[in-house]
Amino acid sequence: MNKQEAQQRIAELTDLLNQYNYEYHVLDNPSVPDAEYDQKMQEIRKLEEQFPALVTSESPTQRVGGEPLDAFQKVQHNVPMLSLGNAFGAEDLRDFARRARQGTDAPISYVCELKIDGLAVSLLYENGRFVRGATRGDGTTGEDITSNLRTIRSMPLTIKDTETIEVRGEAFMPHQSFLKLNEQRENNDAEPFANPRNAAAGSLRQLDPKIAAGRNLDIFLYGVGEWESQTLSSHSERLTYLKELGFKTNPEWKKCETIEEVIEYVEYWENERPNLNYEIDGIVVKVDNLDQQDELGFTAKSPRWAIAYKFPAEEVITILREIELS
Ligand SMILES: NC(=O)c1cnc(OC2CCCC2)nc1N
Repeated sequence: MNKQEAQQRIAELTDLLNQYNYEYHVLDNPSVPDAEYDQKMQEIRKLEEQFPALVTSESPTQRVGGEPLDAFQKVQHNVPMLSLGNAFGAEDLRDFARRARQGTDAPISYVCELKIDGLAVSLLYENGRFVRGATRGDGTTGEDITSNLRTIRSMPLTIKDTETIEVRGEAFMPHQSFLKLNEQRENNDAEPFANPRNAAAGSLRQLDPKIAAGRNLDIFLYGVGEWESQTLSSHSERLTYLKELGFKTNPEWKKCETIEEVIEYVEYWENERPNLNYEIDGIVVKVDNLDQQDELGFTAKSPRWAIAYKFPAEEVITILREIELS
């Protein structure tokens, strides 16, 4: 095979492997057996060995980078990554809705999302390629963890939108990965992680991407920072668009027309929470309309158009359940 044919075949294999990866890690619904995926990965690795000049950073073979970093570079968030105010009960949510109603005339719809208990991260795409990943840090300055975020199989290395778009979400460690990792650590006399959030944070702070790659991290995307053409008018449309672009969005989000509906959603998930295979520490409630979000603006450090309803810490529930059962 000559270089021209190799380039053609590498492009075909890249599209195929990206599709297989998407089906497996985002849709959780593979269309081919693992052996087929492995065979195609083997074929593209061989072609890239024969023709090193044809390797691109978007190739599926480049997801796990090379050398460990010496340190993480700093990243400035042009659009700050804000923290959320908290609500601890239904009345707090009603107060939140009352305050929101004072800030805008039109009727308000809300979007409720599970509050994933992981690490807030920012993914920057330019010309349809993943170019930079960063931690939230203090909201304006984070750390460049691009090489570690690339190893998360459910995040796409390329998207069909060629505009500059900064997507935000939560990187996390699913329960199964957490249990397996702690088992390994105890077998190696290493300190187990206290909870999946610490395990995810510890994994993304590794300077060697090969270590992060072995931690089976995952990610749910839930927002947009910088975006060349902000053409959508609501948060719910953004979630739908992110999914269309191939990002993994949490399937449990719900648009609610009243704060009473929000309270029902919160109560449902307070019970349903133990059946999830990842940690959540509450529910995030957002005003859906983006113009209303702009009207409501921010306090010193949090949006007035969003609030985090916090569940009591898991351990407390376990103890309470034991008391109930005893
Ligand atoms: N942990 C989560 O799942 C989560 C966190 N934050 C947000 O949105 C915030 C971001 C800035 C204003 C609203 N949504 C989420 N789903």
